[in-house]
Amino acid sequence: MVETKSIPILLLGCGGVGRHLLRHILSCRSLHSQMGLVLRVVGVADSRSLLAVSDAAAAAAAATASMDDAFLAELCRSKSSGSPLSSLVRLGGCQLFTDSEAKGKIIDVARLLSTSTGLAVVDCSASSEIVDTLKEVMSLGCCVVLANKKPLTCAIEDFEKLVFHFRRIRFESTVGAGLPVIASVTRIIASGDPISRIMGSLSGTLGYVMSELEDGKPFSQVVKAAKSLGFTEPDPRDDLSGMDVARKGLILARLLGWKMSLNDIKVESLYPSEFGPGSMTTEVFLGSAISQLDKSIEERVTAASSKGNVLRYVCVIENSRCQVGLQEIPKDSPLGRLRGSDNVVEICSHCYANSPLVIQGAGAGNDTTAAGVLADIIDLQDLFK
Ligand SMILES: NC(=O)C1=CN([C@@H]2O[C@H](COP(=O)(O)OP(=O)(O)OC[C@H]3O[C@@H](n4cnc5c(N)ncnc54)[C@H](OP(=O)(O)O)[C@@H]3O)[C@@H](O)[C@H]2O)C=CC1
Ligand SMILES: N[C@@H](CC=O)C(=O)O
Repeated sequence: MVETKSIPILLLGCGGVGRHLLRHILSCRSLHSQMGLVLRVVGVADSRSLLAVSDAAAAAAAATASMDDAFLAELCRSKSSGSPLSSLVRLGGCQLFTDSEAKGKIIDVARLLSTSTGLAVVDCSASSEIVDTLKEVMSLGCCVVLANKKPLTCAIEDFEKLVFHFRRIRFESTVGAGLPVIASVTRIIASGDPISRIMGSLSGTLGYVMSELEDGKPFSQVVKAAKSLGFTEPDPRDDLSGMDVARKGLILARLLGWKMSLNDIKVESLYPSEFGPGSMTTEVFLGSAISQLDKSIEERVTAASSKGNVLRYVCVIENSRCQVGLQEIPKDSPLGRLRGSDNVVEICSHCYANSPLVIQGAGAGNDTTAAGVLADIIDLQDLFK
């Protein structure tokens, strides 16, 4: 008989990715059971509150308490309709904590479960404020899984503190969504093979936008489509400013051991600063401002096309420098042929000098990203009792 191991999960962020993760957990019950695993969700947080199993002490002792599957499905439906967790009528035997109580409660649960069953804290938010909580739960011995890039791209000291616990942290989905980019880079590094260059198209949103523009569609229309397909960040300006790609570049550069910050990266934005978050809301940007960019972007696409080229938003990490921006690329090249939300990453090292390692595939989307997060959680199974 296969011994069953339980992985308690506390999920921070219940948006597109977080909800898909919960749905994947539910739909994989029988697969995980065959693997001798049961994933127990003991808490879910959104931006306003935390819902956690009522008695974490009992949960720790009994190693059974969790939100039941019917309740998790109901929670996903409610969040999909735009309601906050705090508006749930049925709490499924859980307790609701306000934003101000949430951090303390997360630490309480982490303290209790880390010494008994273990706990995986999964960050599917897009918040930069969570990093202190993550450092604290890691210092208590918990595991951390990230889809959120921000904890790894703020202060270098925070990155080092988190990644220092490399056996207990996974963040594959932060670069390339479900693609094995981080795993490939860390394996090459661990083998002592020096990486000389990483180059590629690391944004599902910008990949999709640039390839759709080739079909003559307006920029504003394809950006809105990318948002509705779940490719963009909560505020698509995070993608259009290049900052989301810069964060991915920074994570890779820091893995190479470079002590860089976001300010060291040369970033090209696709909108002017007067359209930035300090000047207008996302709704105003998408509602009226963005269409003012259609003509200038169309001119750039046409100019590239007249030379047999296409525009691609490219990240280059080489010679201790990282830069991200639009490049004119021959239409008939691996980058030029990229369509939709696909990412492509080319890694050159001593072993991969003449024939670089190339990773390509869907690089954004809630489903793919959540699948990457789930695979990261399963990858940590040996650390649970
Ligand atoms: N979509 C994709 O293709 C990919 C996404 N990612 C990353 O996944 C993360 C989530 O993306 P996505 O699901 O699309 O974003 P959403 O905006 O759909 O969801 C974000 C969730 O985080 C919650 N949240 C915000 N602040 C906090 C906080 N302080 N504590 C707890 N929860 C918080 C939000 O709460 P509320 O519901 O109240 O607003 C929301 O539920 C992002 O960091 C993104 O970069 C990574 C790879 C690919
Ligand atoms: N907004 C991002 C999502 C994944 O990180 C992208 O478009 O690539």
